Amino acid sequence: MKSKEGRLATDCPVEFSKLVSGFSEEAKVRKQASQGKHVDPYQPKSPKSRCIRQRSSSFVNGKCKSKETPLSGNYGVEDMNSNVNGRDIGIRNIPRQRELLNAKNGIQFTLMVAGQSGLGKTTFINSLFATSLINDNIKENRPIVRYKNIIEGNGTHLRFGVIDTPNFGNDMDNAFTWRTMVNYIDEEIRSYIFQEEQPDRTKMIDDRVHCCLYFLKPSNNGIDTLDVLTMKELARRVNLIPVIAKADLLTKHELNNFKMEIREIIRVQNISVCCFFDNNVLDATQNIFQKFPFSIVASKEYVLNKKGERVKGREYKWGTVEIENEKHSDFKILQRILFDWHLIDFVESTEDYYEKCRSEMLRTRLLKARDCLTTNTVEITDEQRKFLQEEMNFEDIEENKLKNYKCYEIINKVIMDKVATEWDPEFITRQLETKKRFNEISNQEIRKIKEWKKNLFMKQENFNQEIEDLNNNLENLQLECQDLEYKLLMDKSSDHHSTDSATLVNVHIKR
Ligand SMILES: Nc1nc2c(ncn2[C@@H]2O[C@H](COP(=O)(O)OP(=O)(O)OP(=O)(O)O)[C@@H](O)[C@H]2O)c(=O)[nH]1
Repeated sequence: MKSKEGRLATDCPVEFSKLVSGFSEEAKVRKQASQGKHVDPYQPKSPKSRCIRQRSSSFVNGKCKSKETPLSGNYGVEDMNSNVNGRDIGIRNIPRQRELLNAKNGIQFTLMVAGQSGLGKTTFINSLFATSLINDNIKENRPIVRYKNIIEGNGTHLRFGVIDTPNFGNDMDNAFTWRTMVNYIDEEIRSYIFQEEQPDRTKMIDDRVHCCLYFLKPSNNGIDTLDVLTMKELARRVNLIPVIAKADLLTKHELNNFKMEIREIIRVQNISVCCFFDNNVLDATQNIFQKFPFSIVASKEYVLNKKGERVKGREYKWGTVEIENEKHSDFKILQRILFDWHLIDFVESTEDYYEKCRSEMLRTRLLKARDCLTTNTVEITDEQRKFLQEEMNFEDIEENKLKNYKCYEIINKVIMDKVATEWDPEFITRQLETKKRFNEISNQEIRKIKEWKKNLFMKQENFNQEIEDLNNNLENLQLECQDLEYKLLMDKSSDHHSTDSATLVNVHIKR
């Protein structure tokens, strides 16, 4: 086994050849063939070894499924198969060629371990093989940490990527913590799509996540909303397998109840386990998945079991828990699901999902290019505008054939990354929240202004009223004055009988 730090020959796990059984069987055949021995790979000595080379899903719980395709049978084109120098050639040989090719190229498998902090994700990964894939002495502060390892065994190799999510759920506000993982999964798919468009595809980096183990806290009180929410989002994007972490902390009875509870929650919340597996695989693996959610115990330490054997486990006052003992934990089953029975299914089903994402993405890019004609969200040159207007048929995009590539060029990764940010649920929620807050504040201000205006109108009315009253008073006073003048005039005229009106007015003014 080789980790990213270098080869650790002494650590090479004996289990690996068993784990990647299909590959190792093939490697044996190749080795014998290179030594000049003729081996018919489809006439194996034991029925078990024959099944081993078939699709991983056919090997269920260590038993060979008889309904598998008869690899050594008559394919209806017998005369196209022949034997040259002791080696099979022809159509019958194609599956073997394919397997040889797979064995030669190895396989890329990326596993994400998610779940709240301290549930033993790192310990689990380090228990999988006989070496530490993750350095657990250094605690990372980043939300996503990627580890890459090459695991070699029997002439083939596994490029094993691990995505660790340390400190998950430790924030004060965990409403959108799940977004980091979801964004990572989406971004890896998006990035692979764009890498495929590069002229040199030899240096492509494939970090697409094939499986996600979601660690659940062992508890008697159900599961946290954060876990339900996160599993819901993850299950749409990746083959999700929920596992009960630290199962040794629950009694058998508690564990069974907790398993039933989780199954019910998952059913009600419509969370699919391994959502990309097709029905054939799920039918063939029913008996394994009946055990789900798998309860696991992980440990890096070796302890002595009852038989005095040195095994990985945990020692307690009440006894010893062996992590690979199926009576104590589902660790071994999970390990076989991941690296033996379903390794190929994880990779192939993710490939199918990737294809769907890819075609969806290309469609979106074409529609975005069409939108450039009506909106100004993307800047385009006059030449590009002319091309989109005159050359492209957006009603029937298939009709455009290779011309579509011009649109893909316009709507490049930078623009699609921006679109992804705009579709980000946190961004959308924060945007809605900001809009709501803005509306609240502006409504409050409008209410204040209206109140103020109303008060001003009332004040104005009061002033008007006061002015009117003053005017009335003035008028009344004027009338009174006129009356008084008149009276005075009348009095004077009656007193003196002969008074000049001008003199009288003069007298009145003087008084
Ligand atoms: N009882 C019990 N303890 C475990 C088990 N697996 C891990 N632990 C212990 O739990 C502690 C935390 O383990 P880690 O592997 O660091 O947990 P983690 O999920 O990687 O934690 P973060 O990196 O913070 O997310 C360590 O002390 C482990 O020894 C288990 O199956 N049972």
